Amino acid sequence: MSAIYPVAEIRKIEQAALRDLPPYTLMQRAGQAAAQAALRLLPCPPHSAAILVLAGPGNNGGDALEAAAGLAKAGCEVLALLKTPPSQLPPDAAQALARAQRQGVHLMPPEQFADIDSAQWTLVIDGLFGIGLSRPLDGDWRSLVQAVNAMPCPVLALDVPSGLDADTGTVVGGAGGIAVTASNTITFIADKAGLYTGDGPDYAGSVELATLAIADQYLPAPNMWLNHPGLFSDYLRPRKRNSHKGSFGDVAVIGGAAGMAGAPILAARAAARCGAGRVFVGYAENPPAYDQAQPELMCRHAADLDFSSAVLVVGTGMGMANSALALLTRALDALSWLVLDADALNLLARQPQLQVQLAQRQHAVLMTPHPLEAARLLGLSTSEIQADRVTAARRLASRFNAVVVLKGAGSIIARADGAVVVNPTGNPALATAGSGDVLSGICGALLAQGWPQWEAALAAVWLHGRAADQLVAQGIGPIGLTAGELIPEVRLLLNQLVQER
Ligand SMILES: NC(=O)C1=CN([C@@H]2O[C@H](COP(=O)(O)OP(=O)(O)OC[C@H]3O[C@@H](n4cnc5c(N)ncnc54)[C@H](O)[C@@H]3O)[C@@H](O)[C@H]2O)[C@@H](O)CC1
Ligand SMILES: Nc1ncnc2c1ncn2[C@@H]1O[C@H](COP(=O)(O)OP(=O)(O)O)[C@@H](O)[C@H]1O
Ligand SMILES: [K+]
Repeated sequence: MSAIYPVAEIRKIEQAALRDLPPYTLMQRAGQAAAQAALRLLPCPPHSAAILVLAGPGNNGGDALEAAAGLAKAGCEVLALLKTPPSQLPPDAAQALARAQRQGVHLMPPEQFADIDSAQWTLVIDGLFGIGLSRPLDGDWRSLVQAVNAMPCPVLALDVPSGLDADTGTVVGGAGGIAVTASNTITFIADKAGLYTGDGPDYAGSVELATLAIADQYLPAPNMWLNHPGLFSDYLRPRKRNSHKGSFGDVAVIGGAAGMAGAPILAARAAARCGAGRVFVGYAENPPAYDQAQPELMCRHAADLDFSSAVLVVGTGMGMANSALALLTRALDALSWLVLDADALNLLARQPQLQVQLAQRQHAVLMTPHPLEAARLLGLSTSEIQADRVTAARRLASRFNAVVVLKGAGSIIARADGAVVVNPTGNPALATAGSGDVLSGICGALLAQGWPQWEAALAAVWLHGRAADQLVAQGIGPIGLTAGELIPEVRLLLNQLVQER
């Protein structure tokens, strides 16, 4: 399952399911799934493991105590830190505490709370706060999280790393807040966007989903998903034998002002190697005779290109001069599918009348802003964009009636009707000049081959990230991966996906 629900929806699902289930059922399922996940993380047999379980004041703490019971039953030595008086726990959590104690889980005496880092733990379980966190962690909670974050052992967060906003992937309280840095997170019922975007992945580590066997009838139709090839596999079609270069469309990359001539070349090479039939590069000024490394590309002055017969990838290294504005205006007027990137977006941000023209355009538009470009388009700061990436991407998509890829860690792909996909592939190797140009070229190639804009965006973002993940796994990055090196890996992956389908 790839549905993602906002926390408010998860609450409704939980409440609806709980109405039809005996009390305590879901917490038992969550705790048991957590205990199983913990056992898989142990580097030693259970009877040699010393596990610290941090249990907070709410049901997240109850999940932790239920997991503690399961781990003690499996033979682990389990010590639970519970700051809340048992009488103040919610009923399910109180029941979990009783069960944990029956299984031999010890409760840490309060005078030891400040010294939890004096012992060597095999594993720490973070059940301090889940989706009920309502304010930044401070005081003793903050000290506790600081101590956990300094520990060398694996940390398994339950539902959400404590301190992280599960919807946005920001730390509650911003720069002044704190959150548990987990190596692993087991999240319950459904995935949450904040585990995959922004700062979320740095806190959540590797994420596992436990659906708690909630029946489909309790799950509303989602409008958010985690990206995976199943979302675009309909378009991973083998080529007909009876095809020719015209069958796979033309891409024209428009950009390349003085000093930025390489940017459109990267996009164009990506477009060629992801299957576009013919690729043109339209320079704002001074086109090179040809690209030595990829002589298949046709480099021309943009003024000499027919804008209506190709998918246009506009903006890479295009600059902000009047000549660039004229090219963007021409592209918006053309009856072609568009990918708008980089300076096309920066120019748009300054030109309200072009924004209106864009929003009214009949032909598909795919926009690929990074957070600063998104901020310019929405008249916000970059930190305001990053504070809620899903909302920012949705606002752009609806304002411009376009498919929008808000780039960065955990790219968000949004559609004008509010549908959102969060991308889990990719890593900091991509934080290098030109990798966005490569992404726009992949988008252009898929559009030219007839993919609809939504699926083209999903596939391009997934492939781009996955290519970087595979290269890093081979030792090519994260340090020093260059954008051009992504292109052959993306080609390989795309062909593999088509063959496997
Ligand atoms: N109710 C159930 O049966 C289920 C609950 N589940 C678990 O329950 C969690 C949600 O439980 P809750 O709604 O009790 O919420 P939490 O356990 O996340 O936390 C709520 C408690 O924390 C306090 N609190 C919030 N922010 C605080 C802060 N900064 N400093 C100090 N105290 C703070 C609140 O006053 C409240 O007492 C989920 O994340 C999940 O782990 C899952 O097991 C699914 C089933
Ligand atoms: N830390 C990261 N994790 C995942 N993807 C990243 C990360 N940093 C950058 N990226 C991706 O790399 C690309 C960078 O694009 P962009 O910022 O436009 O760079 P450029 O303009 O230099 O080409 C985007 O696709 C973005 O999502
Ligand atoms: K937690």
